[in-house]
Amino acid sequence: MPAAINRIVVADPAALAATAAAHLMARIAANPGRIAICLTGGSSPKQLYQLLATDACAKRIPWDRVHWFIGDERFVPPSDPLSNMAMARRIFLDRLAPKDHIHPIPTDAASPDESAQRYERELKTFYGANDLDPKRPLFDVVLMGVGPDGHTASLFPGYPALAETRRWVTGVPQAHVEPFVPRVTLTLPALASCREMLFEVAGKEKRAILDKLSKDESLPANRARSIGETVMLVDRAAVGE
Ligand SMILES: O=C(O)[C@H](O)[C@@H](O)[C@H](O)[C@H](O)COP(=O)(O)O
Repeated sequence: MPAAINRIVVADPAALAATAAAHLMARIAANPGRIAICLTGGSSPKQLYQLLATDACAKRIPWDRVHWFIGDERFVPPSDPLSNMAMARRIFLDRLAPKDHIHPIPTDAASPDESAQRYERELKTFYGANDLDPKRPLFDVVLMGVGPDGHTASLFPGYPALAETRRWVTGVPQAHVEPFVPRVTLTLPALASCREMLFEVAGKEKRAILDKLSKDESLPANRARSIGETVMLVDRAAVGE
């Protein structure tokens, strides 16, 4: 059985972004100390990022206390249009977040695995320990998407990265879905170390994979669960309403 998930159906992608922003803001408001948010790539979070860039949201974010990470990255130069962090930077981070609070996966490494090792060191330094303590989650919020094959972050069905229990970050030499570039991804234990894991799933093209997820517990998106709360926001089109 996959761990419990709180599924919330909302009207459309705009409502999805608004609900995701509300969850993010609530987690930020609940933490008076240093806050860590793990962003995601793909197209699903774009509207949320645009919302965070608006004055109404931006004014409520204590930028000097929030650190921004990314759950997976395409192994491309940082300015490449395919880069996940580049999208978040372009839409809101570069204008609003202190530069040293933006933590991209370093893709200027010789290989995805070297990049993964460097990011793992950065995460451990930030966390202040080499082992994850369930009482002290690494992230306040981890954002996630679901791919057409049930992958999440860059954890693809059947790939060794999915079985990783020790490493926090790992290289993925090839991807079997578009874009077909190597990836670097946080592993299940690192992603799980959060107060809230928040999936965003929108559009009728997600109907088939939501159906498969309800039948196949082994799919990566069913195995990624927070040690705290896991929420899946879906819009009506995705659930076929
Ligand atoms: O680098 C990536 O592509 C992702 O992080 C990936 O896991 C994504 O979240 C899903 O594939 C959903 O992608 P969409 O949001 O584009 O549907």
